[in-house]
Amino acid sequence: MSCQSPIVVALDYPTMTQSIEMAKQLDPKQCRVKVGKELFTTSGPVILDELHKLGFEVFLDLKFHDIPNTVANAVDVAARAGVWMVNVHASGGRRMMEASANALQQRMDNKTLLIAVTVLTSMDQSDLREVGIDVTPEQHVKRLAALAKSSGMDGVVCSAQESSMLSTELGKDFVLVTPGIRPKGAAQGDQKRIMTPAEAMSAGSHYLVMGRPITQSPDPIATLTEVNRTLGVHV
Ligand SMILES: O=c1ccn([C@@H]2O[C@H](COP(=O)(O)O)[C@@H](O)[C@H]2O)c(=O)[nH]1
Repeated sequence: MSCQSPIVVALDYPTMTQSIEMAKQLDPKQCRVKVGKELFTTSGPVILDELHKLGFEVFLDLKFHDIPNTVANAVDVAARAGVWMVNVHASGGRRMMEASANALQQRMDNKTLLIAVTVLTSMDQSDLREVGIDVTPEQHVKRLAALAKSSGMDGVVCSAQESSMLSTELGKDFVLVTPGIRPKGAAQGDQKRIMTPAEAMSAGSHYLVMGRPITQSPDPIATLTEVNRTLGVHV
């Protein structure tokens, strides 16, 4: 049976052992999992095989950003590894995104979703200003998401604070993957543009990425089960 929850648990661990220990406690019907830069750097691609063996759909969150040829080839390799979703940075531009989308289109029966990161959820307006972007995060997300859609992306990574706007602008089928999810009372950490799980779903997010609120909880499974319960997911 496939996953019934929109939750994607970020397995941000410094060792493969720790991430597999956590994954073994999770149920692939209760969540998908995300492999990011920390875990992939410590474990390499074998982590993808191990998580697939446990039955998980895996989001490979390496946020590729390079010249079109390099990114397209990296995306192709990720799809060959069987990941459910992979991402690039929208700020890499149209040619980079189109080359990546073409690489996946050329694969027989491609099933890997390709999405683009807009503005990191850890950034606010002052962070954008420092890197030379003089519009609000919402305006910049809107611009990058429209570019991503017209460049062949299946969706974007954004904050749930932008989900409602993007859903209206780009349609309900354009996939919105939203990190920066914090249940009420959870530590914000380095995230700036946050929302609760229920707010994010009401705003139109398709998938909610959650790391520390689950992985650093004294009882990760109870926390995940409670979040799913608040979303009406009973597994
Ligand atoms: O804009 C972005 C893009 C990716 N992330 C990743 O999501 C998780 C969030 O973890 P928390 O512990 O829930 O903050 C993490 O792996 C980030 O690399 C993001 O936060 N924002």
